[in-house]
Amino acid sequence: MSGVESLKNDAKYELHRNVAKFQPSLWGNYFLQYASESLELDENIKAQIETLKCDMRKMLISESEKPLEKVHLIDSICRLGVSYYFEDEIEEILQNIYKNNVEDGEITFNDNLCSLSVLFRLLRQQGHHVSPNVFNKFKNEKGEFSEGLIKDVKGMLSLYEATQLMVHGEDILEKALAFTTTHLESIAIQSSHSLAIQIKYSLRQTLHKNLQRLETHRFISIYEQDPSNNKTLLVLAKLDFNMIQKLHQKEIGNICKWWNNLDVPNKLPYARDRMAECYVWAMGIYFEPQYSTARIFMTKLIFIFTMVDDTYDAYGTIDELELFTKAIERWNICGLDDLPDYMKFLYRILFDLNKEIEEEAIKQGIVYAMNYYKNEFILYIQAYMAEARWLNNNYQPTLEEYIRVSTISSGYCLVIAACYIGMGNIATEDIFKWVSKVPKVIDAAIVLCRLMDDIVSNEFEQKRDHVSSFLECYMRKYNVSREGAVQEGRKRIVDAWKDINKESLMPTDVPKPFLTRIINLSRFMDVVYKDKDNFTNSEGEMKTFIKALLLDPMKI
Ligand SMILES: CC(C)=CCC/C(C)=C/COP(=O)(O)OP(=O)(O)O
Repeated sequence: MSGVESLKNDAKYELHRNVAKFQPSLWGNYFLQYASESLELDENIKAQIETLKCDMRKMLISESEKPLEKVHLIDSICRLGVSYYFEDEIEEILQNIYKNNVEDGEITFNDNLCSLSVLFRLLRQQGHHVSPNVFNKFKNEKGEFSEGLIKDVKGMLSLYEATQLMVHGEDILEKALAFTTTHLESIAIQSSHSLAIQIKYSLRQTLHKNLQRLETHRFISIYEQDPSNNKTLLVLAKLDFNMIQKLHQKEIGNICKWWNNLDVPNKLPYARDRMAECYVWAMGIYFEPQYSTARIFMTKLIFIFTMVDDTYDAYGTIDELELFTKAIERWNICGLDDLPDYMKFLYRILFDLNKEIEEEAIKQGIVYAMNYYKNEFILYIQAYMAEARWLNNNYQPTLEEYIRVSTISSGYCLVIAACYIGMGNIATEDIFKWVSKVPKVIDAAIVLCRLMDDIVSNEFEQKRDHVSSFLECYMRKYNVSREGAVQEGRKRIVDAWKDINKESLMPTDVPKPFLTRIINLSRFMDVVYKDKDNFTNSEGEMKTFIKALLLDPMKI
């Protein structure tokens, strides 16, 4: 009997179920062709990359380059996705610039707008406190950015990208953002302008908020056309892109095998089947080769979370969900007899995966992480249950109740704890303790995740019975229109980014690699949930991303 038939034969099938109509997977078994026993990288390519890395390293540490030329070189290295090879060198160069050319937070270089903007952005990205006063010199007597800058399109574009690192209360950057946006928008529509395509892209997707692999994919072709490019760097970037793509293909191939064996679409036909899209989510958190195992675990986890989400949000009846919640709270595979078959299946795949994650945590010497993971998991499930009860009781939560519960049900706190397990023994117990206290940077990321999701999925979700979203709660509380609520949501998202930027400046609560995961998760939201839920409706932009990142190699 197929899974669908078994669901139909379920005595409770006649009960009211809130089934959503999700499109089937676009990819099916496609990635199975890449499954491989070995995740080793090609030795030949590795050797070529090693040589190019050595050459690049020499260039980076050479005395001959002027500091700002090096800043541009670092910028290209970062955008081309190979900065993970040169982290120490980049850190040292920027540290030296900070020591020698920044006094009391003020950048003392006198240079053009483009270079100063790139420097400002890189220093901030590195966590250095630098004041935006450096841009005052580009203002006129009235304190406005001078109209003369309009001709400096490259400078304006760089300034625009620099403003994305803004923290609260930075009036200069607010003005710079408004000024550059207005003028770049009018240049973007002049298709004859050589920078029009780049400007259009940046206006939609800024550098700071982009996913690294997407930026790399895009920037390689821009850099290739730049007559002043560094050929060594270009070849390194292309070879590296392809080498990592091959690794990613094998990983997703192996995940596809797991998915195929589980027969999920048949066992849980009501749920979104988005394995490849989950892989992009995990790749967004960490793309580098050393995170291979972590990426595989995260993909499977996000995949299962999607099933859980659709079970609570759509298919499960309230009584079934109460039982499932209790089973999760017990955190034990025994005693599932009361659960319907489809829930037993879901519980089993989840606990099989948890077991694998625990084995990995033991191997890494971080078994303490599992307790924090378990606690986050239970909180996540309890938040789903609270929302299911609201819906079942026709209860309309207050805005405050909604935010408290729905930021937990966003799953981002759980995902953060889970993705740290994959980082090995640098993830000390203190790091997990820190996560459990929901510090400001995590709070900002989960608010951002919740609001971006709510703003774009609201219309679709309200077509079926679905708990109120931020928009309904805000509209009810302040008696404003949907437009007004969307505007408030967007304002809060801007504020959340300012908090994330602020919390990423030194001294930080936790080492940079841990903050990077939080920023990457926020970037995923900016890219995938910008004006549509491209995770659920994956036939548009998401399909293009998957093709670019997982199918098409770079031409060398
Ligand atoms: C990061 C995590 C946990 C990912 C799992 C996939 C998921 C639940 C996506 C959001 O779906 P949704 O838009 O239906 O979410 P919600 O029901 O919370 O609005």
